[in-house]
Amino acid sequence: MFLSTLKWHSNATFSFTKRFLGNTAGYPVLHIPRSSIYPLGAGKAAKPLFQDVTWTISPEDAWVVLSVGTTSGKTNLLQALTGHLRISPPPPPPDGLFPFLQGRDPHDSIALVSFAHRSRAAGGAFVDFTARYGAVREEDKVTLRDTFFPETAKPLHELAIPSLHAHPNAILPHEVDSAKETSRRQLFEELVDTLALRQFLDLPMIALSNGQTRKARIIKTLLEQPDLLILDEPLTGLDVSTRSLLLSILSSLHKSPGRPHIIMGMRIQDPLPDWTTHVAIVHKDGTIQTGKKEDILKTIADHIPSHHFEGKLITATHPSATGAVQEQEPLVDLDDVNVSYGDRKVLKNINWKIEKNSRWHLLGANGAGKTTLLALITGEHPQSYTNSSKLRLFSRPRAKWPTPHLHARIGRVSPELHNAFPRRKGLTVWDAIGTAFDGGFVPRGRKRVGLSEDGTELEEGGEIETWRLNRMWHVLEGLGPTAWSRVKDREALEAFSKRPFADLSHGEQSIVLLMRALVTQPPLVLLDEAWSGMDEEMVEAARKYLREGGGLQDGQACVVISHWEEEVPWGWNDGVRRFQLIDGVGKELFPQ
Ligand SMILES: Nc1ncnc2c1ncn2[C@@H]1O[C@H](COP(=O)(O)OP(=O)(O)OP(=O)(O)O)[C@@H](O)[C@H]1O
Repeated sequence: MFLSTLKWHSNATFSFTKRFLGNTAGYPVLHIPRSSIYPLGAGKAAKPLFQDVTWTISPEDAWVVLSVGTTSGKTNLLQALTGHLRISPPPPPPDGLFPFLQGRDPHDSIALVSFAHRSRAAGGAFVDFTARYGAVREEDKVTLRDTFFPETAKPLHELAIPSLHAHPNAILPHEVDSAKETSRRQLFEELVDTLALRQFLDLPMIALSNGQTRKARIIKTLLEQPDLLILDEPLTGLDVSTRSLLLSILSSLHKSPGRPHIIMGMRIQDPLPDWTTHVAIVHKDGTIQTGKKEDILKTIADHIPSHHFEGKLITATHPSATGAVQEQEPLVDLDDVNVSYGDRKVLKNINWKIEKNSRWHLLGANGAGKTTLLALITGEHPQSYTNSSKLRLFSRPRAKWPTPHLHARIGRVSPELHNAFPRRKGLTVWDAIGTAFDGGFVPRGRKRVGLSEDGTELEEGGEIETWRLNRMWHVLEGLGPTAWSRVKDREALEAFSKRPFADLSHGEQSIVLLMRALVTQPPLVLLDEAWSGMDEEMVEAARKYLREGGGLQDGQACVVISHWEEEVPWGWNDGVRRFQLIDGVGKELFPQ
């Protein structure tokens, strides 16, 4: 791996330098003299999102943008750089916002990679994310190559190669910019191998794992060979080795002579790449602090996590290590379970039991099969039926469960659910959480905490309604802004519960969906990338609530999927167990 990374570096540097030797050295990359930044279309009296911003980026700098006390600040600031917000007064001509471009069109020269969630504009309907597991529909057949790299498609037949018919001296259209195309193609081949995507190029998009899709989007942007590359949380959803590969690729780009300039948005809890020279901090009050890395980090030392997590302490003796017998029937029991698509086996002879009260960390590289495994347990995967006799869920074979009844026993968060959750106008935070009681996505009932089992209104003030309302406030108090911001009063919590879900930042939406997963106190909680977009305070609040704040009650089991060890609320000391998938093969890991 290391050798191939080095090899890639030298080639990549070569490929990129050819293109990036523009003669604009010395001009600042970015220059905001002193301006405020507003939403597009905001009137003159509007309050700016960012006030009195002074920010200059020199060509040799490597900048990282962080937010403190706000999850949307960093993303908004990066959006401002790509023309999605109004900068007033605008940086003066002729140099403008990006002096180094010297008149070149920013649209052709600047690329943003962001994994932001669906906006309200994307519509209010629920998107059926389980389509991925069923028969692939005609409209879903489009492959990864078709979507991102259509120019790399191989001709179906050699007669389809135009040069075989053309006059030997004719200049063919595809040769016009062939040097550029050759370097682009070379870069494509290198990136696809380095990020291990080659075998997925001709699979339908819908069959790709989250991490695989993200890698493809990053490659596509690198192939555009922008002069300025802006990445917002590019490490989200990537496994540990892919994260370090991507950072090596970016470091190599940064160091190469005719490089693209890079600005990267990161979470405050993430380690900064060592080649970072400068940091911009977006504060909650809309001020932005910029400067050299060392100087800025000193000023926000209080916000930087001390990496105090117990995940790596190895002193506990886990019951399974001492051979203690689990007497109760497990909530989930997989006995030699397999999943394949044609010849492709993605889960191989999986044996796994999830007992009551257990805490699991499910680990595995991108594409290892984690989401597929969870889709079997939630009954969403059609092959959960073919495996039915080997897949016991809540003491019955899978086929004995109508899927909605299974869902009522499982609280979950996943990137697919996050992405698919409706952003309907008028759907408040309270509504979004309350939909959990019916297991659907439409708020129901007078108090928006669902209906009774027979579909009628709950008895007003009755036991069930009272319990549900209490649960709503429990999750709101445990995970709402009073747990992760300085605001501590009940009024602020009530105001939060009334906010439109679609208007929340990505991290706030994540924490609301976590409340939704926990509010019904289901026997099994599946948290797949639940911390996505959350800032350090939110992650800490969520960890605390799950560990000791009553987020999980006696009897409930919880499985966490995260590529970040420190996000898992429990360490070995707390009895967490680890189940690892490697290329579809699963095994439990024990402390060493
Ligand atoms: N319909 C399908 N056809 C073929 N292969 C598929 C299909 N659905 C999933 N796969 C493959 O199954 C493998 C496991 O995917 P899965 O989403 O479970 O991975 P994951 O471990 O959750 O990855 P990530 O960490 O990136 O989310 C992937 O290699 C994926 O390409």
